[in-house]
Amino acid sequence: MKVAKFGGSSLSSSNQLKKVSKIIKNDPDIGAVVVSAPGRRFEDDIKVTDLLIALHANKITGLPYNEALDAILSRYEEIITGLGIGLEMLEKFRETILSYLQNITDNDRLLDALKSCGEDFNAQMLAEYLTLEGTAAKYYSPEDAGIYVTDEASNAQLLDESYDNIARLKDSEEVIVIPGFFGLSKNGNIVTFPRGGSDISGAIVARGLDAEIYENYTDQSHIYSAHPGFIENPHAIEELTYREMRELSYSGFGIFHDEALEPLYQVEIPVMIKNTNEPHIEGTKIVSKRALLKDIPVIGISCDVGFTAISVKDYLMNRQVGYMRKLLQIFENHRVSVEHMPSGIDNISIIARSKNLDGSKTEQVTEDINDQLEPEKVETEENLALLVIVGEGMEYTVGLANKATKALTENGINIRMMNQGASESSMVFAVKMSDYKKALSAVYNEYFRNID
Ligand SMILES: Nc1ncnc2c1ncn2[C@@H]1O[C@H](COP(=O)(O)OP(=O)(O)O)[C@@H](O)[C@H]1O
Ligand SMILES: N[C@@H](CC(=O)OP(=O)(O)O)C(=O)O
Repeated sequence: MKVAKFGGSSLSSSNQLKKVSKIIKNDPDIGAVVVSAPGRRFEDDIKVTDLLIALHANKITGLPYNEALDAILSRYEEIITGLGIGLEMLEKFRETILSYLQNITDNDRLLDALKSCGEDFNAQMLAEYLTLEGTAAKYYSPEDAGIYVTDEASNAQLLDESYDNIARLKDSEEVIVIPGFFGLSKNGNIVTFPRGGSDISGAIVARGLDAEIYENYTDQSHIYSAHPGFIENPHAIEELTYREMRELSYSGFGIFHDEALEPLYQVEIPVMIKNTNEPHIEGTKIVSKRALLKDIPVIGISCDVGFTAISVKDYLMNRQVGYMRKLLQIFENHRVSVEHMPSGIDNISIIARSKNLDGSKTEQVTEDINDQLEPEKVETEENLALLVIVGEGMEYTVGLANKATKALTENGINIRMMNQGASESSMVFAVKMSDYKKALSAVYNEYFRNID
């Protein structure tokens, strides 16, 4: 049995839902479907999730929200009329949103409840349309399916018992349709996963139902070795590993959520990335072990912007027992998570996302380092981009780091820092944010020029 997840780009309009219905109808192996909220129909369009967030912002600041509500409902109206479903469903959706606005008094809880509507309404419409089209289908809310999560608003984590609950749906005669992106906490709150989290819901359902494969439908036929928005005609990946995908999605490959691999890798359910607009193309497979490790040692290069490095220099740092612990404790005290730590014998740089060092946190951290460690120098560099070169074949191949440094140097790009992951499946280069497109293109050409 397959579980198929359809992303926002696959469900942005009635025409897209028709394509989705056809895919499900043509593949009797698809036993369960997880859906996102309607995404963008064209470049400057707004995702329904963002419209719901805007509605929430108006409500909590006391501004009128009717226009925002109409913008949301008009997206569903187009889908409902385009699919020929009864308009009573639209009224039901309006009432659901209004009841959340009227009854939920906690702002964070209200935000999650409103965000959940995006996926919840899509699932109800799709189940109805599939049935109209002759494919027996049934809508299950996360509560019906037993998807229980922790109670931290907008940051749900699955409670393991959910897998057993979902497993009870295994023998369903109808195609199961579940909204992605949220679960229910034991306190009865609707709690969403982080943004892009429908991929996580799809993975959870695939694991609960013990699927043979998790198909993830989007608007691309493959995962490419570099973001197709930055590199023209990038290499299409046939197969990559869970570990490679996690590194790449964490650092910029937004096509699949990095947290969606966790439910899958232990039970080795493969993921197939497929295109709703070209479903006949096989797509890219994510598996535990891949072929061609030696022929294609590097599988992808991602790039992520918005980092800050705080660098500490202290003569004989290496001799001072407990130095790193004290330094990291300072970051922990300020609740700043650390992304990378390139180091030498007398210096270390701590790289963090700039958004986590908001307000005056950089100054506070620097002050604490100076007070507690009394180093020679503490310096901050903002506006950095990280280029992450990923491939499990790197450990078998000599000279790969050299390729990247050569490409960057030949293109006049200053390498601000570099770091090789302990696993030898990734290398990270920090460059100035203003250089990142040039850097990505230079490094991409070096590794993939001769691979079709
Ligand atoms: N390496 C990559 N290969 C393919 N697409 C990528 C890559 N990195 C980023 N993307 C982007 O991911 C997008 C698909 O993800 P997303 O917008 O979340 O889709 P969906 O709406 O289907 O969930 C693509 O349109 C593309 O711009
Ligand atoms: N709709 C949610 C969750 C999601 O996964 O969406 P998408 O499939 O469009 O990435 C969001 O926009 O974050």
